[in-house]
Amino acid sequence: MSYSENLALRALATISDPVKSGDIIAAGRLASLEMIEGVLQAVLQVPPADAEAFFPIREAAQNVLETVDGVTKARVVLSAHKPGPQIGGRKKGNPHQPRRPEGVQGDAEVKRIIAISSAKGGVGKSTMSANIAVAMARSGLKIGLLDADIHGPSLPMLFGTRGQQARAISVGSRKIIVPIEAHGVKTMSVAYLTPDDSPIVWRGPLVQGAISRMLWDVDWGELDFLLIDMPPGTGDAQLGLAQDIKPGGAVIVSTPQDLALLDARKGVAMFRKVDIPVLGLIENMAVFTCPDCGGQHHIFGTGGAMRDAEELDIAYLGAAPLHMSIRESGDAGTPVTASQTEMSGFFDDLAKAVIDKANETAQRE
Ligand SMILES: Nc1ncnc2c1ncn2[C@@H]1O[C@H](COP(=O)(O)OP(=O)(O)OP(=O)(O)O)[C@@H](O)[C@H]1O
Repeated sequence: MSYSENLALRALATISDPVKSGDIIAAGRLASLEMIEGVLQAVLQVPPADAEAFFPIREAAQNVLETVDGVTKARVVLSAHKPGPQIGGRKKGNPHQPRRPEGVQGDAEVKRIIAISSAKGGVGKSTMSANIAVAMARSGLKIGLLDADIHGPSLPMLFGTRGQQARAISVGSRKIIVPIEAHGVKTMSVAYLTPDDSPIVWRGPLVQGAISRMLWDVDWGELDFLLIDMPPGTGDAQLGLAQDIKPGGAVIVSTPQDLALLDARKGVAMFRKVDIPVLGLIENMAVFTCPDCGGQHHIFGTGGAMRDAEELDIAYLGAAPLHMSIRESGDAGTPVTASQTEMSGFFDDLAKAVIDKANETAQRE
């Protein structure tokens, strides 16, 4: 018997939402519902901060779906994604912005550039970038971090530099921007160049031009690594940006569920298309340890990232747990790595894995 989507939706609507009033359908949690090879697959979109509350909801949803006529097996996954903003596509055939404007000193003192990317928004790419940057700086390296997410710059919040404006200094006939140093990292964000928190409405070429300027017209000085927190997505705009920046390697951040990993594959394909080596995959929100019972919960699924990294022939760089302190410290402007708590150890390991892989790749190239 074929199944009816209406009946499945009605079944899901019998489950109350643990955060908003009403049921999970009314609360807009259902991101997709699809019958794939005889298994009814549903994706529920949940806020990362409340993910734990949805753990029993996943099970309940799976159970009610399996009572629907025509459904023999159901699979429900939780997703922490939010739709990623598009930074405006380039029209086919448009020339790229020049990689480095004439006369600009460029990256002579920047040893390696690493792009940190994710196919979807909200998977924790900026949180990972900030913590890895601080962990690298703590290990004695000279580190810069450029927030290339022009429509949703989160770096100032993560580093506690909100409201600060970058100074421009004159060098000969041109002006260069002085990055803002925080937690041992030289940081640069478009938010430092715009007064107040006004929304940024630049599109396409303007966006790319602004990012190029932030990259080349900033007085980075001597850096061992410059990390670029890329805008989420794998569209033309991100591809163009990757070509512009031409990093020495790219790191893909993903959450464990299959949906995110499917997208992570698109990220790997994008970088490969423009010959940028993929250094590896970081799995964020991999496991949640219940503070009350100590039990470990794989809220967003388990095992997929490592398997996918293997299949894609890229390194599995490591995992960061889903932990309240990671979000709290990000909101407070002190990356958890800077606070030297038990959590900082995860980022020290991740940073080391990224450094080793980047050095190894650079030697091979
Ligand atoms: N491991 C984690 N544990 C707890 N909270 C996390 C973790 N990683 C990220 N978060 C939280 O998830 C939210 C999204 O993270 P973040 O802004 O880093 O994602 P993003 O992928 O950069 O998003 P976007 O680029 O779409 O803005 C933030 O509130 C952040 O504090």
